[in-house]
Parts: sequence; C-alpha cells; structure tokens
Amino acid sequence: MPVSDSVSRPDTDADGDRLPINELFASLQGEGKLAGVPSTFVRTSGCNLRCWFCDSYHTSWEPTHAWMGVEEVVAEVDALAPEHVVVTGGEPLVHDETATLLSELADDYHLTVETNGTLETDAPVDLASISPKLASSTPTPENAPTDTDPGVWTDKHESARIDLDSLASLVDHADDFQLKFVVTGRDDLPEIESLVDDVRGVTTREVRDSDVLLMPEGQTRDALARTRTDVADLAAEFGYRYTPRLHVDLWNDAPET
Ligand SMILES: C[S@@+](CC[C@H](N)C(=O)[O-])C[C@H]1O[C@@H](n2cnc3c(N)ncnc32)[C@H](O)[C@@H]1O
Ligand SMILES: Nc1nc2[nH]cc(C(=O)O)c2c(=O)[nH]1
Ligand code: SF4
Ligand SMILES: [Mg+2]
Repeated sequence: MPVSDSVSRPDTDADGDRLPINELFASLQGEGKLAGVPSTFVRTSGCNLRCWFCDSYHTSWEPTHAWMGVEEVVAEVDALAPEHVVVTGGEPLVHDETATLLSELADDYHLTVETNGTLETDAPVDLASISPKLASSTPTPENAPTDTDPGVWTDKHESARIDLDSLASLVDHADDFQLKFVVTGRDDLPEIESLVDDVRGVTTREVRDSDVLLMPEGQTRDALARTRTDVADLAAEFGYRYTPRLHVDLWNDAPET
C-alpha cells in the first residue's frame, strides 16, 4: 500500500490498531445525496493520489495528523450527536485500520465513506461516495500546490487514478453509492460519460444517471462562485445530478467544517 509514501508509522503499535487522524468534527454533510444531513467527520491522513486541487492539502501533499487508537476514535464519535458518520481523508481506504473502524461503528451509525475509488474494502458501508479522479485532476509542475517534486506525482497520479475493478467492487458492495466527479469545465464531460459507461459494463448493479453527481471544483467561496453555475448547467444538459459544496458556501475553507 503506497501510504508509506506519505505517512510513516509510529515506532510502536503496542496500543493496537491506530489511524493517522487529521481532524474529527461535527458539521453538515456538504456534498452529495446526503447534503445537509448532520454528520460526524473522521478525516484520516495520507493519500495514494495527489490531485492538484486537493482541498485537504494536509492529508495529501503535506500530511499532518495525530495517531489515534480505533477505540479512541469511536469514543470521540460517540461523544458527538450525529447519527451519520462520514469517514474521509486523504484516502481512508489506504489504511487497513479504517475497515476496523467501520466495523466498530456499523451497528450504531449510518456510514458514508468518501473515497477516490482506487481501492476496495470488505468493511460495512452504507453510502460509498466515490469520487473518481479525471485527467484534469493530475498535478503538473505548473499547477501543483507545492514545489517539492510534483513532477514525480504527475506519472504516479496519472497511472493510479482509475482502477475499474475497485470501482466495480465499491459500487457492488455498499448499500448505496454515488459517483461524484469534481468538474473543472466542459472538457471533463467526455471522460465522465466514458467512465460511467465503463462502470456500467463491470458492475452487477444499475448505475442510474441520478447516481452520477457533478460537483464544481473550488476550495473557496470565491473559486466556487466562478465554477458552480457552469457545472450546474452541464448537469442539466447531460442529465446528471448536481451537488453543491454547502460547507464551502457556508464556511468557506475553515478547518473542521
Ligand atoms: C479530500 S477528498 C477525500 C476523499 C477521497 N480522497 C476522494 O478524493 O474522494 C473529499 C472530497 O473532496 C473532493 N474535493 C477535493 N478537492 C476539491 C476541490 N478543490 N473542489 C471540489 N471538490 C474537491 C474530492 O473529490 C472528494 O469528493
Ligand atoms: N461539511 C463537509 N462535508 C463534506 N463532505 C465530504 C467532505 C470531505 O472532505 O470528504 C466534507 C467536508 O470536508 N466537510
Ligand atoms: S484523492 Fe482525495 S485526498 Fe487524495 S489528493 Fe485527491 S482529493 Fe485529495
Ligand atoms: Mg472536504
């Protein structure tokens, strides 16, 4: 698992299963089919991709975190009120312990996993929120948010960003799913249509157009204001669903929102 590229393990695992946690907070689900639902967010650190636009820079390009025991995470989730829990990252599925966490939470919570779709899981998931990364996400020396050798990541990201077997497995396995694409402009649509066709070809499940969500790229209110109307128009034109980024509209790019 390429997580060691970005997140080194602590010296000892004596305390049992531990996860690198970047933040843990209660908010409203800002994206997707459950937008507006009060939810607890568990954000793991470390990712196997490097989207140039990643809005969680401190879980991907420059990971920072505290190592927390799975039981400690469960206790913090229990202390917050929401019935819905969103496990996100970074890429939560790079950590084997994420499956342990999901299993521990499954009896008591509705579980959404936010994933880039490159990895599979056997863990219980109510909503697989899959955000496959398009060619327009690939970092280049020009667009990367850091100059620490983004060139290496151009090729790594490009070769890892789509894994059709993992996409099929995630769609087939979860109780419900959504394919949530970050859209930078009209040029992304041919790739989305072709990828949706490919997923339809490999899953046993029906993938309705309403399971396909277009989400405007934008880390800040100002950036979103420049992209969202175009992306909403594209959703209407192509018959896909539009998802806002409510948390960005409401709280801009503040941490723990
Ligand atoms: C930070 S990612 C973590 C989960 C997983 N790594 C993934 O990419 O799906 C959470 C969500 O934010 C989306 N996202 C990240 N940066 C974004 C941006 N600049 N604009 C719009 N959505 C973004 C991702 O596509 C994903 O749906
Ligand atoms: N409010 C809120 N909703 C979200 N939905 C998905 C998020 C994520 O970062 O995965 C996210 C997030 O960071 N905040
Ligand atoms: S896959 Fe998700 S966490 Fe990883 S770099 Fe892309 S948006 Fe960020
Ligand atoms: Mg987010």
